[in-house]
Amino acid sequence: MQLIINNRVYTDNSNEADENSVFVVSKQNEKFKDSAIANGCKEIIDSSELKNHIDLSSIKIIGITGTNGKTTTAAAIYSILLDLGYKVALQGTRGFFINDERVEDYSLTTPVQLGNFAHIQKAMQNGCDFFVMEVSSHAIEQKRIEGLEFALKIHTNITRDHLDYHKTIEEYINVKNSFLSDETPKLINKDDPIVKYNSKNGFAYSLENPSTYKVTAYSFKNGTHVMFSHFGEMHSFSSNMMGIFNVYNLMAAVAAVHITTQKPLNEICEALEGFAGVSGRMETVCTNPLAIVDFAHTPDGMSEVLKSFNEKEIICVFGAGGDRDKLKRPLMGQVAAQFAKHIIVTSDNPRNEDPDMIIEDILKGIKNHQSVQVEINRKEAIKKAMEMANENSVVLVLGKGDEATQIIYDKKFPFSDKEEILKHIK
Ligand SMILES: CC(=O)N[C@H]1[C@@H](OP(=O)(O)OP(=O)(O)OC[C@H]2O[C@@H](n3ccc(=O)[nH]c3=O)[C@H](O)[C@@H]2O)O[C@H](CO)[C@@H](O)[C@@H]1O[C@H](C)C(=O)N[C@@H](C)C(=O)N[C@H](CCC(=O)O)C(=O)O
Ligand SMILES: Nc1ncnc2c1ncn2[C@@H]1O[C@H](COP(=O)(O)OP(=O)(O)OP(=O)(O)O)[C@@H](O)[C@H]1O
Ligand SMILES: N[C@H](CCC[C@H](N)C(=O)O)C(=O)O
Ligand SMILES: [Mg+2]
Repeated sequence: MQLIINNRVYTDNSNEADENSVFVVSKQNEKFKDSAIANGCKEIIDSSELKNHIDLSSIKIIGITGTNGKTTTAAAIYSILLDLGYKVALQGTRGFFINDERVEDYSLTTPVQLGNFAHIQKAMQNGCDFFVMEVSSHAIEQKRIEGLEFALKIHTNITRDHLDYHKTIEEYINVKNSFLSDETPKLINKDDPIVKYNSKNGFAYSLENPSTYKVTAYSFKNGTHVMFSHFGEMHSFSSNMMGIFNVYNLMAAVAAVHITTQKPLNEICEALEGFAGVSGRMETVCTNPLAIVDFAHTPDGMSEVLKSFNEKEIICVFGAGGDRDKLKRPLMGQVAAQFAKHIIVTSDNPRNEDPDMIIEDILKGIKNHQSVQVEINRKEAIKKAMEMANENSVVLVLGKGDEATQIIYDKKFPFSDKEEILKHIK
């Protein structure tokens, strides 16, 4: 990765380092320092020093962490800020965007340190007032966000994911909490029993516990309608986004924009109404039969989505990613069994694992269920679900959202849940 500052190349790759460039050393690449020197590199700086080489103070950086809801909350903030007339950049799982235009496609949720600096630099060159970014647990642990000063840090929730990487749930929780331990202004979900944070400069939102942005009532009749109080004043907003979890995401977005812009809440709520949601998150693909795709790929994410359809007969199609947290698989099976009438277990990016074995892991969490089918081919699994559907049912295809490929070994094959569903409209 390269970053250009005042015509000078900064790199984190020893193979790109030479007599004219600066090698930025971090925990990730310190083992290659000697090779950078051997390539003639004369200036080596620590990653913590990078912030002294470029001034990022003219842009407000908003960072969002949490197990679920980062992409949705980030997109809502981006949309409100754009609607209010600001220039904004957005960086996350779905790519890098500046002022409503996609500049880069899907890559890491949070790029490496030089990547973050390069994107922020580009946003500044485009006159952006705000840089909204998702902050993954990998990024916190690998110090990819080293040197960034946040105008606001937002927490959505901490449940479980990525234990393939963090090994224990305690370590995962500690990594997430470490993002919130300094005195940077921060916005916390007060209903999360796990989060620990430095309360200095803390703001909070919630549905259950007391907080600065407290949802007092909501209804899902003809859309989602939310009322909340802020220091005794009542405000409201509406949205077409379904599910209680989206009430959290939208409340967080409204509060974040309020804290960082100080605009009146009624203006912010009005701007939110233009936000139509994120592609592949709770997206209704067709209504006959009712079929929805969602990116839920953790036990908690699945439970939130499935709970939102308790008045329907749920036909749930899902799998679990290969080379990722193995222990979440039976828990995902258990959640599906708790809420769904029919379950079709299938493949979701098996990567370097045997898809049959991944499915075995999921099935371990499903005991004595009346209706569980295994269909390793995701196309066929979606077809079966759509054929089974009737007017009382909802087909929920989970885990891939708007991903455009199925990853088998290191090859990516074109695949879209939405397109597969659309082949079987009645
Ligand atoms: C597990 C993981 O996070 N791995 C990341 C890690 O890989 P690594 O340490 O093995 O990388 P490496 O290839 O040894 O390179 C390390 C450093 O040495 C340098 N290098 C390398 C070779 C050399 O000869 N000389 C040299 O200087 C490289 O330029 C790099 O700076 O560091 C690399 C860059 O420094 C990342 O690209 C890589 O992400 C991989 C691709 C990945 O898939 N990560 C996923 C799991 C991830 O981070 N996901 C999160 C969360 C997803 C979500 O929930 O949304 C994300 O933020 O996307
Ligand atoms: N606040 C929330 N609480 C629980 N589940 C949620 C929440 N928001 C979204 N979800 C569920 O999690 C899925 C992923 O949402 P989103 O993409 O916003 O999260 P993310 O944190 O960016 O995930 P990732 O780390 O994989 O990029 C959604 O499709 C939905 O099923
Ligand atoms: N950002 C997450 C997305 C997982 C989505 C699911 N489709 C999978 O491949 O496991 C990850 O890379 O772990
Ligand atoms: Mg994301």
